Amino acid sequence: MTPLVKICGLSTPESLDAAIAAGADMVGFVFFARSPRHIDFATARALGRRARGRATIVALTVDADDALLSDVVEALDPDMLQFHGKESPERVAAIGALYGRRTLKAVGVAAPDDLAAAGAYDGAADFLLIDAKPPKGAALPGGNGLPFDWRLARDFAPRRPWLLSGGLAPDNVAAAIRATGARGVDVSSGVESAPGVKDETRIAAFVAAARTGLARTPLGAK
Ligand SMILES: O=C(O)c1ccccc1NCC(=O)[C@H](O)[C@H](O)COP(=O)(O)O
Repeated sequence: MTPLVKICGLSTPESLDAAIAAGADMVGFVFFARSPRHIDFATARALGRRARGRATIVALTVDADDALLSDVVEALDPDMLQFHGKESPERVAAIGALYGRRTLKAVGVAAPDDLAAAGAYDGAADFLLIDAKPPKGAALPGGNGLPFDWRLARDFAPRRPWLLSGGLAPDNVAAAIRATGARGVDVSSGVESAPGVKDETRIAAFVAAARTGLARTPLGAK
């Protein structure tokens, strides 16, 4: 089964086009003011229109309140909402139902217990994203370019499909998929030349390399 590929933190038409041309299945946009990848609503509107029908459009927020979520949905019109904060399973399910969008819940992992906690979202979210837990004091809750020990995820087998992220790059993504059996992968820093600046050559290399990894788990139905 071909692994799904999500390129996250896109902020320009050029990088968006590069991700889609490379064959990315999902394109992610960050709404988090502290992030170098944060986009405003005018940019979101333009990029959402450009991506429509060419890839799954994903809006990433962090513990967003209802007002922000409404603005994000109105501007970007995403296919999927990604939650990268401490949103509860109930809130993830409620927001997905309210807006009629698929959901992707990120869970930070540094120890076996963290994966057990991720199980609480299996069913509440349509997809899970298993990411590296940010280091203490990190400015960002994700997008730090740091991997976790993939052996922790080797036997992770939720009912919902899950994506792997955290420190992935063109030179390690195929091994990561083989080691974990993730249904897909998500990357941001590993396809950048500087924080927030996507590198088109690295995007193409990442997607090509990910396609050589073989996902072991089937894509669950909603
Ligand atoms: O990218 C950000 O700036 C960001 C800010 C706040 C929450 C999450 C953020 N990014 C998450 C991602 O881009 C991915 O889902 C994933 O964590 C990959 O990150 P990386 O290790 O940089 O490839």
